[in-house]
Amino acid sequence: MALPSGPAAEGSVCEESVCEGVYKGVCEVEDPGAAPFGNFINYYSFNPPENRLELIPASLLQQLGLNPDPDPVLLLDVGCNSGDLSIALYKHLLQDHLSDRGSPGNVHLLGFDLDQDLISRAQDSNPFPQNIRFIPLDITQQESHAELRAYLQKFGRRRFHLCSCFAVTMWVHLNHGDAAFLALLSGLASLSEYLLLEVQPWKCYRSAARRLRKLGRSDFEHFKTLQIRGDMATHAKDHLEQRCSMQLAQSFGWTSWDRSVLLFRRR
Ligand SMILES: C[S@@+](CC[C@H](N)C(=O)[O-])C[C@H]1O[C@@H](n2cnc3c(N)ncnc32)[C@H](O)[C@@H]1O
Repeated sequence: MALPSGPAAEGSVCEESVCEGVYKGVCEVEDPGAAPFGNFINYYSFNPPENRLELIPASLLQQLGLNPDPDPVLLLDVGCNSGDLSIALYKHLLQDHLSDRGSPGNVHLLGFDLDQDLISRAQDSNPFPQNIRFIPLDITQQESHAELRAYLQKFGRRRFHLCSCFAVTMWVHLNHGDAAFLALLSGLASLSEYLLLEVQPWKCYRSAARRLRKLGRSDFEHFKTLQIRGDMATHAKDHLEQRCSMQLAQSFGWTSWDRSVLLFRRR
């Protein structure tokens, strides 16, 4: 399946430019330079969960044949920040279940983020602690994969049924380079049957780098030497399809920030 072409080429919003603009007051107090991994403390006040959820069908689990009875369905949310989108996605995908039974039943979500403060906030606001867990984890560290495998083993599974990775790839790429960008995609592919991916476009890399320069900080370590640049969604798709036995199953369209939300499935 080919990627649909985007609605706008330039001039759309990125988390960095919004953070500089609309939330200037907050960011100046909190210092956006202190969020070099995209670990913005007020992310959901400028990019609410609905921006992504409105593209994702509430019946997605059923459409993918993921039925939580009798075996558990396992979801993973990568770089979950303060958990708002993870929880909203969970409720969104389980809305029929919740209204019929009043409980989420056998669907489990694991969310992780490298920022311990954000994870503490996610834990404090978790409405389903029996079913949703938030843990601190840096996906670029080798040990993190062992921890995710250990979680899967408790359920007797080798992979998550559905893994979501929204607006994280750029931060790994800028902070750790090309190899880490590809390793992130390969690692997530090896952990999931289905992968829901929102990749930041290249213009957001430029905004992020500009933001650091304006703050008088040195550039992201890898920005100038990245070889993988340009059409980031196509780079991700090519890697997943050519190297990771994944296949683009569906494009859910474009968010209000002009980012595509893509669903890949294991071949
Ligand atoms: C822009 S926010 C996106 C949050 C959420 N996924 C969403 O789209 O609503 C990026 C998040 O990725 C996290 N992150 C960046 N690099 C990471 C890594 N190596 N391991 C885990 N989380 C990471 C950041 O801490 C931040 O919370």
